[in-house]
Amino acid sequence: MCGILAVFGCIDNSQAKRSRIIELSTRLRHRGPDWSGLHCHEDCYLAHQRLAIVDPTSGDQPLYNEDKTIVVTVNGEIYNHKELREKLKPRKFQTGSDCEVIAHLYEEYGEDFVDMLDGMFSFVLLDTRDKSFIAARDAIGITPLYMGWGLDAGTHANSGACDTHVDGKENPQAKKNESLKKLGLAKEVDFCAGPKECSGPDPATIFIQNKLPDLSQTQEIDMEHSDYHLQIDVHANHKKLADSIPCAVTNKSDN
Ligand SMILES: NC(=O)CC[C@H](N)C(=O)O
Repeated sequence: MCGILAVFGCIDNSQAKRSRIIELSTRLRHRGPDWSGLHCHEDCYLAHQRLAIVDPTSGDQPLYNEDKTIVVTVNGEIYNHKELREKLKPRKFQTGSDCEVIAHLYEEYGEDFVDMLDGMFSFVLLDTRDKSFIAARDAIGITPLYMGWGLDAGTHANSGACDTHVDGKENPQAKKNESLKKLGLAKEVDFCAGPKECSGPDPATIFIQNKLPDLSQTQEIDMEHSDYHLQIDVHANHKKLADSIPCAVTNKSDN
């Protein structure tokens, strides 16, 4: 496991904010003791705490496409990365990391590339060209991914200060909230929560894409009443799996 943290669209992009992100990311250090990385692009931050597995010498994160316009921070392993690299030839890779393919695949195929991944993963990808981002998780949810919205108007995604499903008796929802609180997020929304009345297994929602609105005038995001647009979409190959899990998916764009 690694620790990932991404914060996008903060009103405040001061040095203090940067220090705060580093502090938050350090709280995930127990998930990855081998490397700490941070990429800042204007008011967007992607941080990584690495437990090095594939290519320990050069695979530190965040990772990039060739011209570094696409940035990605990943927890997990992409099992078919060699095959995907072949498909992407003649692109130049900067590392031997299994996760670097994610940035290149997005550039080549757009968001649909998620269905090409075989593995256990959660990642956040930022396209700096239009400041859109994708947060995605494997369909089974082997790796954790949580999202919340801060009072700083930032959108936060992280791999959690503690893991869910430690044992069957734990309440995963309670654990998620606890995890977000540990990260100091003032206002939390669990993006993958199913309908309130449903107490089924952990949902398999895996994909979020969001184009950041102009947040400069916004003090706080009110998900119910603002025009902040959030789209959650389950990708084709994962849909079958998601459908087989009762109450697995909340498609907020349908609400
Ligand atoms: N621990 C992880 O999540 C590993 C990330 C990545 N696959 C690496 O080897 O560095």
